[in-house]
Amino acid sequence: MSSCFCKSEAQKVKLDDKYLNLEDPNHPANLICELCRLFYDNNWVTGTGGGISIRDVKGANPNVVYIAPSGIQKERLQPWEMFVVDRRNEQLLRTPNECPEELTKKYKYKPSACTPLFMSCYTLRDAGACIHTHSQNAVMTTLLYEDKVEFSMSHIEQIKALPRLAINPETKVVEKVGSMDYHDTLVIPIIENTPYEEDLTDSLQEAIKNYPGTTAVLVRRHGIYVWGEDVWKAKVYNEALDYLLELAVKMKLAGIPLVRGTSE
Ligand SMILES: CSC[C@@H](O)[C@@H](O)C(=O)COP(=O)(O)O
Ligand SMILES: [Zn+2]
Repeated sequence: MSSCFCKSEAQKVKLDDKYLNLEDPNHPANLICELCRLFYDNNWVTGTGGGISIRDVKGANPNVVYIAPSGIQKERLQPWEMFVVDRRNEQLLRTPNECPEELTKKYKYKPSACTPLFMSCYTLRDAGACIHTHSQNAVMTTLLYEDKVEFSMSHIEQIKALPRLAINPETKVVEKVGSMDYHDTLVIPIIENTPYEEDLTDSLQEAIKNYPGTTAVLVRRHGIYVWGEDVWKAKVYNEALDYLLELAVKMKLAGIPLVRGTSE
């Protein structure tokens, strides 16, 4: 498995583009490609499902958001294929459709159908990156909790990898105030799936507002959205959650309660 970012095609064509930097492996457009390959190998973004968006938190303009195109095999993405959007007004700053035809092969790219959901995490939670996976652990959890609107779990060491979030009483903004403890109960809201991804936006926003302590939302029979302060935090939270959801499925099937001391 390669961990380098794809630059070959764009290099051959010689792109002069202020929203790309093929030499910097930490540039959001390159990281999206690298992480999608990693996620693909975990079965999280296969068959074009799922994806990741990154906000350029360390760049000159931290409102710049990178979004992959829709319906593309995520493990084959290239940096030049990214859309760039301004978080404040959702104005499109860059489209891959303006790249030379040698690259686009006349294919008309559309931004990911997850764009309004990613933007919700940026605006409501000031996220630095947002990951969407079709992880079977996430889907299976929502099936085992078919009649529930939230998932709970406690007393598992890996919970400590997740952030402790709280509303700042002055700014009213949700902030990270530390990490969760072993004794804490992890609670993740579950929203119902809709035929079109963008139609999930209202219920995702509602869940984000109703659960200030969460850094993820499960989507029934579909997958999960996970966000973090920056791309690396989002990656860690997604990995920790997927581990916990895999364990939860096994525990549930073995009849072991997920919240210690209860029958749940
Ligand atoms: C396999 S189709 C999946 C899509 O409908 C959607 O759920 C998804 O995760 C990815 O959407 P995309 O527009 O390709 O970024
Ligand atoms: Zn999806």
